[in-house]
Amino acid sequence: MHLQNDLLLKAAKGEITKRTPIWLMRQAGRILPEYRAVREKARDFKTLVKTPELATEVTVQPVDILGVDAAIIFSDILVIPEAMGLNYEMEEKRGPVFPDRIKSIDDLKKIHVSNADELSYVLDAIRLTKRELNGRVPLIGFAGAPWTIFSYMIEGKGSKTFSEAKKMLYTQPAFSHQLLEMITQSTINYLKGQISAGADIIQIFDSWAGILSPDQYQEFSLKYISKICDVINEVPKIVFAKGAFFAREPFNSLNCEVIGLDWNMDIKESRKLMPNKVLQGNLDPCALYGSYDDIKNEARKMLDAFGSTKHIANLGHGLYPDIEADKVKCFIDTVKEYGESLRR
Ligand SMILES: Cc1c2[nH]c(c1CCC(=O)O)Cc1[nH]c(c(CCC(=O)O)c1C)Cc1[nH]c(c(CCC(=O)O)c1C)Cc1[nH]c(c(C)c1CCC(=O)O)C2
Repeated sequence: MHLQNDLLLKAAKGEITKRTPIWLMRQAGRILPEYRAVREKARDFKTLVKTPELATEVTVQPVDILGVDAAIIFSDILVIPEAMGLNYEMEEKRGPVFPDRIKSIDDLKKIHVSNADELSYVLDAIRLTKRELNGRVPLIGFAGAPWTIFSYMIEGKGSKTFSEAKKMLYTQPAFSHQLLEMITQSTINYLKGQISAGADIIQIFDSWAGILSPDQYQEFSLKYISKICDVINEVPKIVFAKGAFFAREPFNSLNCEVIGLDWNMDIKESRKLMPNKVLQGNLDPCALYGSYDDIKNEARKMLDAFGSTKHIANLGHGLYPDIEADKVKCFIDTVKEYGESLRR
C-alpha cells in the first residue's frame, strides 16, 4: 500500500527527506493514560499482547496522540522464548520472570526452534494494525537480539549483571552457541513472518550488549545478529545495541541500514566510526524530565550534531513510565519544526 508518510523508510535507505523522521522506543506504553485504560481492560500485560484488537489499539495510539512518524507493533521481545517452549510471567513492578529457566544442556529438551505460526497472534496484530493505519505511517516490526534473549532464558529474570548468563558463556561455550543458534533460527522465522504480515522495517534490540567484553560480543552476539541480517533482505533493518560503544567499527560492516545509538555514544565520533550507516537516536530519556525550554535546547543540540541527513531521531533507550506525555510531545514537535524551518 502507498504510504502517506514514508519519511522513516526514506531516511533508513539514506535518502534525503524534507525533515528528520522521529519515533520513540517504548512509545506505546505507560506514559499514555489512553494506554493505561486499554491495559486495565486487558487486565494483564500478556493478555494485551495476545489480543490483536487491543494490541492494535495501543500500537496506533502514539501515532494519533504524539504524532510520531512510525508505529511499532505492541508486543515484547520475550514472546520468542515463550514460542520456543519457555513460559514467562510479567510481574507487576518486578518485570519478566521465567519459572523454568534454562540451567543446563539437559533443559534444551524442553524447547524447540519456533516457527512463525507459533506467534500468529503477533502476525494477526500486524495485519490488523496495517489495516487500521491505512497507510498513514510505516509499521516497525521487532525482535530481541539472540544474546539478549539468551540472557533472560538463562537468568530467568531481569538482572543488573546477568552473571548467570555470562557464567554460561565462560563455562559452557559450546552449549551457549547451541542455544544461541536455536534462538537465531526462531528469530529469523519470526521476523520473516512479521514482514509477510506487513512490517515495513524491523529493529533488533540488543538491550544487554553492553555487559559483554568486545571479544565476547563478537563471538556470542554480533555473529548471530549478522546471521539474521544476512537472511532478511526484504525490508530495511535497524540494529540497536545498548552500551555497545566498543562495537561501532564492526557495526559499520553489518548487513543493515541503520544503527541505533544510546546517549553515551558521541554523535560525531559515531559518524566517523560508522560512515556507511544511517544513525538513529540518541537523546537521553531523562532529558525529558527537564523544562520545556531545556527539552527544546537538548533536541536542537542533538539535531545539529547529527546533521540533516542519514538520521532518524529517537531516544537513546526506551521512554520511562513516569515521563509526562506533554514533554514527550515537546521533543517530537521540536524535531519536526527544526527540519521544516531549515528547508523553508
Ligand atoms: C529488554 C526488553 C523487554 N522488552 C523489550 C525490550 C527491549 C528494549 C529495551 O531494552 O527496553 C521490547 C519492548 N517491550 C515493549 C515494546 C513495545 C513497543 C514500543 O512501544 O517500543 C518493545 C519494543 C512493550 C512493553 N514491555 C513491557 C511493558 C510494561 C508492561 C506493563 O504495561 O505493565 C511494555 C509496555 C514489560 C517488560 N518487557 C521487558 C521488561 C524488562 C519489562 C518490564 C520492565 C519495563 O516495563 O520496562 C523486556
